Amino acid sequence: MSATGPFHEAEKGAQVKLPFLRRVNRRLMTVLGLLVTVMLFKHPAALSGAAGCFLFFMLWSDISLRHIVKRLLLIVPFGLGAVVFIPFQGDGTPLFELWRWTATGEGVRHALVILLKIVCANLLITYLLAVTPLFDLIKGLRTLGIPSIFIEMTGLMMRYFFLLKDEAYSMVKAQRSRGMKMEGWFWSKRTYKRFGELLGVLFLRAYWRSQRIYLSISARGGFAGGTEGTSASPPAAAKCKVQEESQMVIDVKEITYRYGAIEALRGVSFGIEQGAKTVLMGPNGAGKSTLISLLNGLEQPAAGEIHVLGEKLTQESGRLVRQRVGVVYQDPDDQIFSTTVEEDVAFGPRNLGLGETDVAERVRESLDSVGMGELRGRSPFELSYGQKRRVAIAGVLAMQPEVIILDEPMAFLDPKSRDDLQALLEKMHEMGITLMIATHDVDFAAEWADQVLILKDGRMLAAGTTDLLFDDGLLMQADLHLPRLVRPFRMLEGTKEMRPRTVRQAAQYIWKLMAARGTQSDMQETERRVPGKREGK
Ligand SMILES: Nc1ncnc2c1ncn2[C@@H]1O[C@H](COP(=O)(O)OP(=O)(O)OP(=O)(O)O)[C@@H](O)[C@H]1O
Repeated sequence: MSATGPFHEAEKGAQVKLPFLRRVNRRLMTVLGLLVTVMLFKHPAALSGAAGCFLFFMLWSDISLRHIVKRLLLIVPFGLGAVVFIPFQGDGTPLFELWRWTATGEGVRHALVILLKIVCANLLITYLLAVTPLFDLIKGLRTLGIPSIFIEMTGLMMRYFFLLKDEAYSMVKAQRSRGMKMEGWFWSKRTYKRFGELLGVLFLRAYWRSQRIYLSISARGGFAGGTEGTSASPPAAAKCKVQEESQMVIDVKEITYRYGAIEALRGVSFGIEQGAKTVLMGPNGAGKSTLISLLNGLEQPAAGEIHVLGEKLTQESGRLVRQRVGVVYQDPDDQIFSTTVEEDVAFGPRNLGLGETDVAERVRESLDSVGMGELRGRSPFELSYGQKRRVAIAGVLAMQPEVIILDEPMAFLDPKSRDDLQALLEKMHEMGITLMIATHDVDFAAEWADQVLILKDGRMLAAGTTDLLFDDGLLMQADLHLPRLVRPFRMLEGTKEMRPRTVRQAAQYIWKLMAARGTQSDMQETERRVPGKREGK
């Protein structure tokens, strides 16, 4: 289960016939109109009738009943929670008693009306999302003059509900596998207590995840982050700055960052040149992810400065810089939010204001370069983890950024996918993209990188070439280990200076050693067989 996107309505079960109204704006207006009308109804029978009509229409549109019920279950429990006390408030005809409280007929009717309105609104929104791709929806709402703050809030609320569902599902699964019993209606006191704790954690987790998705949508120009009508490519002036002033695409000076009392980064400085392949290493908690957030302009340093592509990173410049510096997060579910692979990759280029032909071209190129061209029509939430990661990379590639930062891209990938990803990184490098990768994988770092940054406890422990990865003392300090390919050479005599970075280099060293030993043993053999040779006999 991995459907984590905010608007993943076109998952299984939501594949529909052509929508009743082809034009998105008309469809939006109709749904909004119906929503307002329904809110004006005051009679339970009228609202039940409206709900029945919406349900019938949705089933007729081929939206599966299972999908509709799933969406209703997402919101109706909250609605029930909100109306449960209404029957016991105010005066009216007594209907029944619960303990010492009296429910009135008017109160029950009032609660029912609110609940039915929630159901109707939920049905209408479920329909709208099932037939309208995310980009069209946001664009439609914008052209209708809906303020972007409202769009953002609605998007966030919906995303939050879907995330709650997904997070709850995976947490309950994990707890059950650890022996928590939740069968039947009556649980043990301990289960209730644990359940309460889980609810708290659930809201926090969903909050953090929805925040990451929100940032990822705005980094690709979504919500108010679009550059529509401003420029379809990075500002030429800014581009020149990098070329004229220096070749540093990232220039970090003495930055400090704190999470409350925790100092996650302390006086970190480094520079990354254009076209470099840099790895950012360090033990857990060293500050790698924090540094990436800062480089992406998602957080501001408490002290120090960051220049990216010649632009000083501030809250204001962050938005534009994010479109030129793509970040691929560790978890692809933080990044994917559209209903199909194609739609997801097209999201960024469309927000750049490109025409549909150019968008299609970028989508095709990006998907082909990550080997996902054939799965373009699939829902990204039905893909494997490795495939999702490729979609996330394609989404970033389609923005044609000058720099791409990847957080632990190799994590959870099978060996074949790792090889494929490494080949893709090479391809991206050949395309002229500056790459920076946060990783714990020393073998990959030694083979792939040309620059290494090592963080520990928020400080820059060392920065330099991959030679750093062969320094035993430094590696011990950084809780890293020697690349595997080098280890056998450290065990043999006279080979300590051999530092193979690739399997090919290791094979060449071994070949040289064999050849040298061969020459030596040939000489010894000759001496043994021809004993008088040395004496010149
Ligand atoms: N949201 C947060 N609130 C408080 N402290 C945080 C938060 N996120 C990170 N930290 C702290 O900041 C420090 C750096 O964390 P960060 O996630 O940047 O490390 P990392 O190098 O990416 O670790 P890992 O390799 O485990 O992903 C750690 O001490 C961590 O506990």
